Amino acid sequence: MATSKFPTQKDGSETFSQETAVVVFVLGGPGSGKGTQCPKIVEHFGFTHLCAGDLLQAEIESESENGTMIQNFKKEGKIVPSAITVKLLQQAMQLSDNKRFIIDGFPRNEENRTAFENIMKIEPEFVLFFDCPEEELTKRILNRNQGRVDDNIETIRKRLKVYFESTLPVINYYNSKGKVQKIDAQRSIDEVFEDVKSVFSKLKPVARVGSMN
Ligand SMILES: Nc1ncnc2c1ncn2[C@@H]1O[C@H](COP(=O)(O)OP(=O)(O)O)[C@@H](O)[C@H]1O
Ligand SMILES: Nc1ccn([C@H]2C[C@H](O)[C@@H](COP(=O)(O)OP(=O)(O)O)O2)c(=O)n1
Ligand SMILES: [Mg+2]
Repeated sequence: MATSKFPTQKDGSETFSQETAVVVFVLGGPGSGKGTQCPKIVEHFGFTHLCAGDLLQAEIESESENGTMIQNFKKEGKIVPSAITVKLLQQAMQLSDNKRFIIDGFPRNEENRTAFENIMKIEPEFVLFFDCPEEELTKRILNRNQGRVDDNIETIRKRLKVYFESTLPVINYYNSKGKVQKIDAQRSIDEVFEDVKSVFSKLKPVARVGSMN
């Protein structure tokens, strides 16, 4: 196992700080292309991709004590309590040798945002925001074909409502701090990635951060 370069808490878990990790949040409506673009960012820029929705799905599949509750939130298009999601993110971050993270689909509401800040003590380097009209989001999700319990018209309506009411305020919050990089996500996958590339190419090489394996 790799030796840790990071400070250790009394309970043995690693701590993170602004000096030891780089975090980029990837936000946008359901279907805006977060999960499509993130693997490309990993490939080109050596980040580790953490998708909050996938971590929650893994909890459902592992039949953990919270699995049924998470599944019900998902079916209803609701946002799972932050204590659960932040803990899953924290565990994944601690297990990763690479300390440069793109965190996809998080923070989805103000509670997610403040819980992460309070627990992890990390501010994102920036927020990548995939801006896409509602009509296109609905069309893409209905065509996604991944057998998801939440990709049906009824749940999509609820998820879009949650996105506009709860996630957009988080994006506006980061925008007011000058941290949002907005991408027009309505174009083709390759065109979107051209813009994504130019955003990440401007990132300063971060010498303070641990090696990327
Ligand atoms: N730029 C794009 N143009 C057309 N379809 C796209 C584009 N980006 C993603 N898709 C498709 O839309 C669906 C939703 O994309 P996904 O990456 O899963 O979005 P998100 O993770 O933001 O919900 C997928 O079927 C994907 O293949
Ligand atoms: N921060 C998060 C992220 C996802 N969830 C739940 C609620 C979301 O509707 C589902 C699916 O999230 P996911 O990011 O996979 O969905 P999209 O890729 O945006 O379509 O998971 C959550 O409760 N909290
Ligand atoms: Mg996704």
